[in-house]
Amino acid sequence: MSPTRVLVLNSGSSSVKYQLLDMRGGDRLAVGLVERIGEETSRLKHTPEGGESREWSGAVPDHESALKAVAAELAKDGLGLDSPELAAIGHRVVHGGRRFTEPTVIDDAVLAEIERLIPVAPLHNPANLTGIRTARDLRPDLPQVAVFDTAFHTTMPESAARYAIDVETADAHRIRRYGFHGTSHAYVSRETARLLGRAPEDVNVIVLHLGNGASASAVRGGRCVDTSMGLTPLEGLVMGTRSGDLDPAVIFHLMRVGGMSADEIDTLLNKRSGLIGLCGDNDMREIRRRVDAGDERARLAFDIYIHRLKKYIGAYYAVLGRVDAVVFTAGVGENAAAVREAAVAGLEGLGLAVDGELNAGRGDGARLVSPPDARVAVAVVPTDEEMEIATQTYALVKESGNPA
Ligand SMILES: Nc1ncnc2c1ncn2[C@@H]1O[C@H](COP(=O)(O)OP(=O)(O)O)[C@@H](O)[C@H]1O
Ligand SMILES: CC(=O)OP(=O)(O)O
Ligand SMILES: [Mg+2]
Repeated sequence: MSPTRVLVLNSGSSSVKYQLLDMRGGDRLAVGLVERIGEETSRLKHTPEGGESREWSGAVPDHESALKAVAAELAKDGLGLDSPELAAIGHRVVHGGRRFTEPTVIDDAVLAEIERLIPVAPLHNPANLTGIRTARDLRPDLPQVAVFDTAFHTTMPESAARYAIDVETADAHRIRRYGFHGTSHAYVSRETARLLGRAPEDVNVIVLHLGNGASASAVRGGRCVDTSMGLTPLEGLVMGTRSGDLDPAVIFHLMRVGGMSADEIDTLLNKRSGLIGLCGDNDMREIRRRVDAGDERARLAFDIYIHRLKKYIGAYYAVLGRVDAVVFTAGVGENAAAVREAAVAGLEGLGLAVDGELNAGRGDGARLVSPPDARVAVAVVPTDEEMEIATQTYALVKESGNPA
């Protein structure tokens, strides 16, 4: 029988999230995470299906070591990378530029293109590449598939994708808005249609993916028509450590008057801005604790975060014209009731409201948090980038008759 398992690797700048899935029934055979890679004490957490989690702390100096540690953990459960049941390895790749609009089997040319895109995804693409190269070394015979964050956004019209700068200069440097978190926006918008009991072609949705990185998208009938991230994952919403939107002249000012280099400003805007720059914390749980304790800096950081979010809800309402649902997803969106409540507060005129009890309640799956008679649904839909990547990876290797 053909192999049916897919290992999914989501390599971030300092972490690797992974899942081993059996595509026959959709079982998660193992899930895990290596975090704080490159720091003194990294942490690995591995949970086999139906078993106890195992945790381990120690130095994991780089992504290659991280992946080898993951392979060793999987092997302890008899799920090692040498298993003949493994059909493919699916990789999240953050930047696919304009070339990659679909999941793609990775060969040397694909690797070279992902490498060429490093300058526009400096936090992400290098980690993705190391993940791919290490996985290839461990199983050279297996198809490795890249699933791109940018793919879902390639349907954006030119009016949304282009910046209003000189066209020749923009084209010469491939400057345009690409958008990210697309696998999540695609999955969540589809699941929202299912929650509403309607076909994806019939619904217009605003998706708010609020994790450490955060982005909003406007999805009309299943196709993305606008999104808040741009050339790189820096534009748009206020994030854990990234500024999101700002006047580009801030950068010239910091160079000319502040004496900072381009690299220093890059680090400032990507790693020392957003919530952490505003109040010293990037974890929304800690920020809410501080707000509840009367901390003014945390309050201001929260208010700035919410103000930006509200502006994007309004903007995408206008872009879509008719909105059927506003959907919250990812770590903050799924868990922070206070963020959802504040983001739609005062938007009753747009038909948006949350029901206090439903919003404060917990639940595992997709759920509505708006009042039953609401004109526009407000929903929480847990994202599942790993399952989506596995599904796309498996479909591609089956279609190309390529399972090992
Ligand atoms: N119970 C919670 N309440 C509020 N925020 C939460 C909660 N759980 C997680 N978060 C937030 O989710 C963030 C991580 O989200 P996640 O989607 O996992 O991000 P990423 O994939 O970018 O690492 C954390 O920084 C934290 O702020
Ligand atoms: C593209 C991006 O911002 O990803 P993440 O949220 O994983 O950092
Ligand atoms: Mg994420």
